[in-house]
Formats: sequence, C-alpha cells, structure tokens
Amino acid sequence: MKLKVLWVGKTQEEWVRRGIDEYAGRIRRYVPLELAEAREEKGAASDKAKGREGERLLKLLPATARLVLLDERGDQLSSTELAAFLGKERDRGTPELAFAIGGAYGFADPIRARASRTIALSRMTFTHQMVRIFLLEQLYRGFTILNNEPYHH
Ligand SMILES: C[S@@+](CC[C@H](N)C(=O)[O-])C[C@H]1O[C@@H](n2cnc3c(N)ncnc32)[C@H](O)[C@@H]1O
Repeated sequence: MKLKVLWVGKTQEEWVRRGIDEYAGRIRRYVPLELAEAREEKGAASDKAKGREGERLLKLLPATARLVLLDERGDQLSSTELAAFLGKERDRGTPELAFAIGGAYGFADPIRARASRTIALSRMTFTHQMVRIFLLEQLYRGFTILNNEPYHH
C-alpha cells in the first residue's frame, strides 16, 4: 500500500518544512509516501475558494485511491485506532490510501462525497500548515504500533 498526503498551499514556514521532512522520512521506512500540494485559491469568497481547492485536490487523487479527509468535525480516533485502520487498509489490499488536509476554509461538498471517511485530530481547529506535521507524526506512530516498536507509550 502506498500513502499519499494532499494539502492546499505552499508550506510557508521553514520549521514546518523541517517537521514534514522528518516524519515523511520516518514513514518511508514502512511504506512509499507521496506528498502533493494543490494551489491555494486567493482572493475568492470562501465557498468559491474551497470549491476550487477541492477540485484541485481531486485532480491529484488517483482513481483507485481511498480518500480520508482531515476535519475537526470528523471521527476522533486514538493513535492505536488509527494504526488499526492503517493495518486494515493494508491487509484488504488498498493500493493507495490518501489523506487530504483542507485549505483555510476547509472542504466543499464534492470532495466530501468522494471521501471514504473523515477523521479529526482534535475538536480544536489547527492551522492547515501545522496539521501537516501532526498528521504525518500520527501516521508514523501508527506504523510503529503495527510493527510493535517502542515509540508509542
Ligand atoms: C484552518 S482549518 C479549516 C477550518 C474551517 N473552518 C473548516 O470548517 O474546516 C484548515 C484545515 O486544517 C485541517 N484541520 C484543522 N484542524 C483540524 C483538526 N482538529 N483535525 C483534523 N483536521 C484539522 C482540516 O483539513 C481543515 O480543512
């Protein structure tokens, strides 16, 4: 199984880029991982912006990929539940599992309709930049749990 993490807009801060590189490198010890960026829509009303950004995210998504959206209103999982989800997708032969992080206004309905599930990292709202690191760290943690490695306590 391959992983793909999609997001909207450039990574602005150097320290966020370093965090992404760190955890992406760790995840790649377990599975191939691709990171892909959709262009941010600037200067449009929020509904238009999230609609256009959603279309761009969908263009980056392979037809056979299962899509998981990150959204503060989604299902809240523990790290072990996320690990179990990754393991289940791997074992059922999912070729590509994609996680998408929205832009400043979140997701429009068409991309929500394409998703298999929606998960929250917390009920709190984080910046779409910081969620990149939080998600990648949780994916890495999930693989250490699946491999019985001493990272998750
Ligand atoms: C600034 S938030 C968007 C907030 C927007 N008000 C909304 O309704 O989605 C940008 C993106 O970061 C991600 N995000 C922020 N907080 C999150 C959380 N607690 N759990 C999961 N994803 C989160 C989501 O993908 C969201 O689309």
